[in-house]
Amino acid sequence: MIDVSGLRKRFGPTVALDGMTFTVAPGTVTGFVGPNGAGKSTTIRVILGLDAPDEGHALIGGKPYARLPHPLHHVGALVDAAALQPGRTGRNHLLWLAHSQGMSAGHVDTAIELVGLGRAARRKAGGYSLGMRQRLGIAAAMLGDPPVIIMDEPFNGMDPEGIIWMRGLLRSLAAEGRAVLVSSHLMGELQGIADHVVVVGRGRVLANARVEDLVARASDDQVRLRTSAPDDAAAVLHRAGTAATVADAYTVTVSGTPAQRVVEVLGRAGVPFSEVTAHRATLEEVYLRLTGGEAEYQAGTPHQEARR
Ligand SMILES: Nc1ncnc2c1ncn2[C@@H]1O[C@H](COP(=O)(O)OP(=O)(O)OP(=O)(O)O)[C@@H](O)[C@H]1O
Repeated sequence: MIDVSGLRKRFGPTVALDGMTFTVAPGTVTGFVGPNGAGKSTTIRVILGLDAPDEGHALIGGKPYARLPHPLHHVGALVDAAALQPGRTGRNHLLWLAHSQGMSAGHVDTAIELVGLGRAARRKAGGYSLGMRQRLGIAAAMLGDPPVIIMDEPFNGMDPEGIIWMRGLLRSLAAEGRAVLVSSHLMGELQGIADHVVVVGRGRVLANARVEDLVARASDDQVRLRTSAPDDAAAVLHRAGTAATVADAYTVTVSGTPAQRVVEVLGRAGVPFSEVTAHRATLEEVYLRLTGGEAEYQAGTPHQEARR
């Protein structure tokens, strides 16, 4: 549905895209994640025909954006929620867009209802909060009921209630069979909603995989053990050929060994323990492992700490 292949793009001396290649399948939410400056917005702008690549192509349903007749029926995008005519009401903003593509006021009212803008739609958009602007932008994206949805940082400026709503909306759009591409520089935002992630750094793809697979790979058979005898537990596990580290007075971390084996070794040696938990990596951990060193701007210590 979205096919990005070999995109290269420079802005003067800056390489923004360096062979960006991935696809977004129908019926999935694909997270498009990477640190600041990784090339997410440039890729999205190229897909939407707002920037031309130096090399490569980006297709929607097999065609470049410029060749889509009535593009709002093929792709809906939220790119810059602030791009509004402030003196126009939200509804008039949508009406103008709808009329430009041969759609009726009925489409506009359906989209307003979908995003929960309600009576605010009759107020001037200049007075909208960022969260309301985001909703108006999403209404615009949904006007033509398109099979492909692209959202650049849709969670920006949303309050917690808005974020929950947005997560539900993205899931339901994918459940309806649409191809949904969502960019974010915060991987945690995508936990629980993305089926697939494309992780990018310095203009290229670092990882492109199902979320389940990435999390399983990063979880590394890590096990956390609660025990009143951490030194004994670590010693017994070492003797059994297992890497174990005393983390604090009650906790031992074990790596490379499944939880079941840890239980067996401790049980046989008679070491007391109250809890054995198999660690499941968060998306944030996966992301930090993949992007370490790839950020254009990177904080020192907190980043390093988070990677351990
Ligand atoms: N119009 C432009 N002129 C010059 N450089 C640009 C332009 N647009 C993007 N760049 C540069 O291209 C690189 C990629 O930027 P891009 O905005 O695509 O990254 P991003 O992943 O979307 O980052 P962010 O999360 O900060 O939005 C950066 O180095 C950026 O400074």
